[in-house]
Amino acid sequence: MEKVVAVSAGATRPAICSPSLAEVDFRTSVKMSGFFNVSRLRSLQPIKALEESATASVVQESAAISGNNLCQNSTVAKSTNILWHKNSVDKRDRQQLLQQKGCVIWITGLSGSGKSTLACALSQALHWRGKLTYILDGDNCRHGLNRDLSFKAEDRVENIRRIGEVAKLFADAGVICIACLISPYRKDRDACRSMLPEGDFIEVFMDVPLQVCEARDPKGLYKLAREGKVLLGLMIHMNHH
Ligand SMILES: Nc1ncnc2c1ncn2[C@@H]1O[C@H](COP(=O)(O)OS(=O)(=O)O)[C@@H](OP(=O)(O)O)[C@H]1O
Ligand SMILES: Nc1ncnc2c1ncn2[C@@H]1O[C@H](COP(=O)(O)OP(=O)(O)O)[C@@H](O)[C@H]1O
Repeated sequence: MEKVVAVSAGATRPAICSPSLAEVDFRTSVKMSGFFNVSRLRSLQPIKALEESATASVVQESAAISGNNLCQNSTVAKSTNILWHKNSVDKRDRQQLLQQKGCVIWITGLSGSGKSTLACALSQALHWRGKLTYILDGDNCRHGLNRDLSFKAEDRVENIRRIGEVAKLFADAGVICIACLISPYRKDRDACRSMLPEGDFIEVFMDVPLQVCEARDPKGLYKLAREGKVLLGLMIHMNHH
């Protein structure tokens, strides 16, 4: 039995219940965000990065973005002139404005397992409930952000890392970010999870057998792989981590 979410294709669109951005009282939100609070504005001073040897870990820096652990360092190798700019409007303010919690829903699975289909269904269902989502689809990102990357193992690692970083920014913006990419290696997914505060990275594995994916083969990729025209091993090597 395939573990996927069933959605009704013919559902009508209900009204969005939570307030739209236009309905939010601008003055209230400005007050909430503390735009005119001079003491908070002081925090906009750039913070100088420390020498590599004296820095915190990348994880700490990532956590700083999400407001979890305000860290003032950068770990960029040997850089002493990379500054971290704090903003007086933080993730909590944005979440309050949007009335939702920013997070990453990471859908992983074989090609043809239904990742994109599930991502779209989820995005639509949440949108109808007035929640702001954004899909980072592996395929789509390879048209732009990751157009320079191939399907070699090391390029997949970089593909996943970049999408993880972008997903983290979306979550920090208060958006429910749905990332759907093969992401076969557990290590890489764990690295993306560690960029976010505990509980903000929700991993969904499309537990669909290879035979089913191969029978679907909507892009003819498995056929090409069997013919040796694309790297079969790299498409199916994930007896999924
Ligand atoms: N080896 C190989 N050769 C050619 N094309 C391939 C290969 N592997 C994957 N694909 C296709 O690329 C789509 C995106 O892959 P991903 O970015 O999700 O892969 S990964 O996370 O980097 O492993 C992926 O999208 P989905 O089919 O939606 O999974 C495939 O269509
Ligand atoms: N739950 C499902 N049951 C049957 N077919 C599905 C299901 N989910 C997706 N599909 C079909 O499987 C194919 C691959 O789906 P897709 O979402 O593109 O997978 P992926 O993004 O993992 O490559 C598509 O033709 C899609 O219509």
